[in-house]
Amino acid sequence: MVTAKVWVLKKHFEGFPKTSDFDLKKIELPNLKDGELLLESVFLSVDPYMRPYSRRDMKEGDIMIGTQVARIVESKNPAFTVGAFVVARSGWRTHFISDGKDIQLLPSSWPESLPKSLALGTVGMPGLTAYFGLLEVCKMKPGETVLVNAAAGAVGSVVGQLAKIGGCKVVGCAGSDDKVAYLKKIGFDEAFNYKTVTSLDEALRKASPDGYDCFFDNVGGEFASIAINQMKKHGRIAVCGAISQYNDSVPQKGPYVQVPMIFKELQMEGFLVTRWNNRREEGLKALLKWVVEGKVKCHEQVTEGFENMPMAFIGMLKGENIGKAIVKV
Ligand SMILES: NC(=O)C1=CN([C@@H]2O[C@H](COP(=O)(O)OP(=O)(O)OC[C@H]3O[C@@H](n4cnc5c(N)ncnc54)[C@H](OP(=O)(O)O)[C@@H]3O)[C@@H](O)[C@H]2O)C=CC1
Ligand SMILES: CCCCC/C=C\CC(=O)/C=C/C=C/C=C/[C@@H](O)CCCC(=O)O
Repeated sequence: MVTAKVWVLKKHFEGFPKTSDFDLKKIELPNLKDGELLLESVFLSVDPYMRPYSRRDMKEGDIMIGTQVARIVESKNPAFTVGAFVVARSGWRTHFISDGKDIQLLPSSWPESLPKSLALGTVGMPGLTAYFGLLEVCKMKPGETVLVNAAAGAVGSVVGQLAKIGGCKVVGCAGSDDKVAYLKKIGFDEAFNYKTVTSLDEALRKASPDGYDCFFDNVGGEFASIAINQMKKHGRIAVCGAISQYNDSVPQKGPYVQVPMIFKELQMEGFLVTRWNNRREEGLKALLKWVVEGKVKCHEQVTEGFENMPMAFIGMLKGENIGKAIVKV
């Protein structure tokens, strides 16, 4: 029998999650049945969606939702061999059993030298979010100007680099000077610390006096309300996330955006990356190619130890990560 460690949601979050909202438990896993696999998590992802989704999808006592890169340690399924690595959506667990239907093998072209944890970030869901959000929602064109917030994060850092590959001028903002330095290192044309500028409006105007064709919004809230006024005519806004609101106990009352929407004839579209699940292979193939070619740089914020998952999650929500926040078991 294998003992799995799991993190359960002890208490629904009120405001920012606290370590006391989680409980670490042990589960004895049964022996495998024919067709089943036993897997051990190697890397686990902590993502912003877990905050709003926990309230929507979970009840207290449930195992925290999430994804991982896992290694097959025992197999009674001829389609999967021991030692292979997969991406799974089994939540915050050290070990779990699968019937093979809810896991995806890492691409066969995955270079041995490339960290497999990237399958949770740049060459995974966040990377796909950037890829499809830019191509299918922003519909960026060469020569345009792209704005992205939370730009040093898992999604934002890929948005900026893909926009550069697409021949655009890229402006990014992030919440620390170290993050701003990172943005310039990976090729952003302009970057600033939104926490220290005296005026966000002025900082955005200085970065791009002519305004923005595309706005890839990861943050929402006041930032979005200010940025929308600097969109060019017929600009496009990809509403990817609203992390400025996820931890609010009382919903923010945002200023209205209808006026610029109308007079600038803007397109503003919310999206979920799962919309393109049927094109996942296309996106992963393109992202992996750009990473291998060095055209897309990757950075990971690695927290060591399964016991530190709550801290890694809370740290990511508080902006402590540059690049993709992951936990190494
Ligand atoms: N629609 C979809 O399908 C998907 C949407 N998303 C969304 O994309 C966004 C980015 O996700 P991801 O790249 O994984 O996360 P990140 O790696 O960017 O980490 C979250 C970052 O958000 C920033 N942040 C946190 N709180 C605030 C705040 N109050 N105001 C402004 N910025 C804040 C912090 O960076 P900083 O230092 O810059 O403040 C923090 O590092 C999230 O909103 C997420 O929900 C992600 C994946 C799929
Ligand atoms: C204040 C409300 C905010 C609503 C928008 C919330 C989050 C947007 C976002 O981050 C969406 C992320 C979607 C991620 C999808 C991931 C899947 O690959 C796996 C999700 C886990 C699972 O379904 O088991």
